[in-house]
Amino acid sequence: MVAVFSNLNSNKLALLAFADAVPHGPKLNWTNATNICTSWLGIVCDSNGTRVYAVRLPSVGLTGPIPPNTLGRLESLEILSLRLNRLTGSLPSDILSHPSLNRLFLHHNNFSGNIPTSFPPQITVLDLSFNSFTGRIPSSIQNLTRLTSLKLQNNSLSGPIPNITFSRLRNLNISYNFLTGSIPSSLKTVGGGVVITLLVVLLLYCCLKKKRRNRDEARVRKGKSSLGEMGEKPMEEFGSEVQGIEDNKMVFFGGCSYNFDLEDLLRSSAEVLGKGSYGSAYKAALDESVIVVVKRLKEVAVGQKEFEQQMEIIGRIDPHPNVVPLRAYYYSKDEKLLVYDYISTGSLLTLLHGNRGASRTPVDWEARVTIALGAARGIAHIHASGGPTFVHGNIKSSNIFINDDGEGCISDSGLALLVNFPPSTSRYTVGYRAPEVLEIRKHTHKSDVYSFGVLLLEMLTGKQPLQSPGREDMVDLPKWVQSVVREEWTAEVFDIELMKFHNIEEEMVQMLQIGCISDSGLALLVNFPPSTSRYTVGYRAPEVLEIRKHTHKSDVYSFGVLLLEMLTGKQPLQSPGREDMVDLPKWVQSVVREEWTAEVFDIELMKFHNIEEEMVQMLQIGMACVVPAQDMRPTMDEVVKMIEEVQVSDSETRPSSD
Ligand SMILES: Nc1ncnc2c1ncn2[C@@H]1O[C@H](COP(=O)(O)OP(=O)(O)OP(=O)(O)O)[C@@H](O)[C@H]1O
Repeated sequence: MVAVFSNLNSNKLALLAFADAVPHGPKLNWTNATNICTSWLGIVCDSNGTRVYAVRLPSVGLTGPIPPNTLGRLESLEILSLRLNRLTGSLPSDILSHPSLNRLFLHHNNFSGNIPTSFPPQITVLDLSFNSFTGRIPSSIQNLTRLTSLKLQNNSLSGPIPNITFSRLRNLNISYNFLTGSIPSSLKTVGGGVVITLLVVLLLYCCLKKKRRNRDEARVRKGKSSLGEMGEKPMEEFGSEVQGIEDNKMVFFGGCSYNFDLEDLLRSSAEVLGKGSYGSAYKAALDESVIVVVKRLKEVAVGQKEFEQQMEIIGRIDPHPNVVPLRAYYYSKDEKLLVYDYISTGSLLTLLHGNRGASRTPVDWEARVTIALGAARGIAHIHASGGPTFVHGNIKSSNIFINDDGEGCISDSGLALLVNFPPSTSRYTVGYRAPEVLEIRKHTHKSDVYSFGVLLLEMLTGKQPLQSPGREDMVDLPKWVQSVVREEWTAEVFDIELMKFHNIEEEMVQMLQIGCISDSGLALLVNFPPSTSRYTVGYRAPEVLEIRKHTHKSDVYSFGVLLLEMLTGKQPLQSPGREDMVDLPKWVQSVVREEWTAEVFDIELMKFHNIEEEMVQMLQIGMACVVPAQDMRPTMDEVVKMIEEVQVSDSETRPSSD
């Protein structure tokens, strides 16, 4: 604890030293009195709140050089974004040799001098564009073998382009400099979906090549990670607690091979697994081979008849590999018990958030997709099997278990309808609730979809949608994701001229979304021969370029490009010097993604390469589930199909393990 405190404290001192030394605008709200992880602008800590992981200060009026011995002292820093400021001079050596820094965004400043000859060894994204760097591009840049994106455009670099090979590079822009000579062969042949933009004085080239992504390195370990047991809990004489047993009226469901009665259950010694919103759960070992989970429900809101009817519906749900079956129940005036199979592999909650120490095995992408798909199928099955009014009502990570195939399995189906609403005031449940459930207190299939959407966001971000004293910032995951996504990319996408006007961000984002939405649709074609003017091509819908017919929808596309042009200040031209601007919708999308992916996704997922596309798709599914308007949400069946598509694209693009 002392070590943790001293780390965070020394991070705080380093940041305060930076703020003291660098003149800045009023937005920077760092003070000694406030919490660095939760209150300071632009500071992102790791999920334990023990170290600073990212510093993002776009457009805060930073002026002058970055002083040494300030930001460089943040020993766990991975992302540094100081773009769109007025920083000058050269970069301090402690930043350039920082051991963990892997994304450096310094574009749109006024740094000068030569491009440094060394950079942090872990660097994957380096953006020094729109500065005043001079001299040659050092050939030592070749040593940065992890680079996926290198942007040096709009400086005053001169001399030849070094013959560099980057195996992972997907984005290179060195345009708008004074480079001379020819394009090195290594760059002409770089593939892997790389977009290379080169502008040299003597030769004007655009090299836009696409080939199948090189995913060789991306073979992520298929992960049934060691899940780690729940913490050891005291054993209890479970039976001694159970009260008011009337007679042996345990009801078993068909297909269940258990051969025990209530007395056996009460005699068994049990371990408390935890207290949930419906009561306590115990792990009870009847003998060496039969281990069950017994839930003692409290606050049951329905009478015996209704309870039994609901049990009957739950019992009628066909067995499914992604649904944890209810095996038996017991009802008396004082005790209501439910019996489930004990699932030794543990819950998704434990898998995602348990054991964050050094011995943790990261949960890789394939494992997450498999779990999400299994859980989605389980929920879709409950919806189909239970009928339109049967809902799960309490979808969250502690109710998803991992089966032997590594798939998610949903437990606790239908219990929400038995207990008082809301089932106590459990803070562990609120973050998953659809807005209408909190308002009108009624669960529907669509409110299950919402909760599942939050669960997906939890799996993607690694954050818990909890409401607990120290973690208020995580309470509304959909809102959090949305806010980060916007905050991160707006400054980068919009016309720098527009950034001078305040309080129009919301409207700009709305307008941009309209522009992007129009990137769709092929319908009602009419003949209309397109001219070949290079000034027109950038506005053309893809289908117009392909089949040379215009439609109302293609007009909509062109209007969308026009909107993007007005917002970004960039021309969608195809002309020799401006090839990088030819596809405005694609450009906007790429910036949007690049800027926020590192911030939104679970830091653990960032270790696996070439899965960005799938992660973004999955995030979109999650966000589609959590739209406030119920009617706009997909059904669980549709969710299953969407996740299946992500899984298919995953397996198509990734080489097999042998
Ligand atoms: N069948 C099971 N096998 C193994 N562990 C289980 C099983 N059912 C529940 N648990 C674990 O027992 C603990 C308590 O579960 P319980 O369902 O009572 O509460 P919860 O999931 O935290 O909240 P809620 O009551 O809202 O569902 C949880 O950590 C859960 O993962």
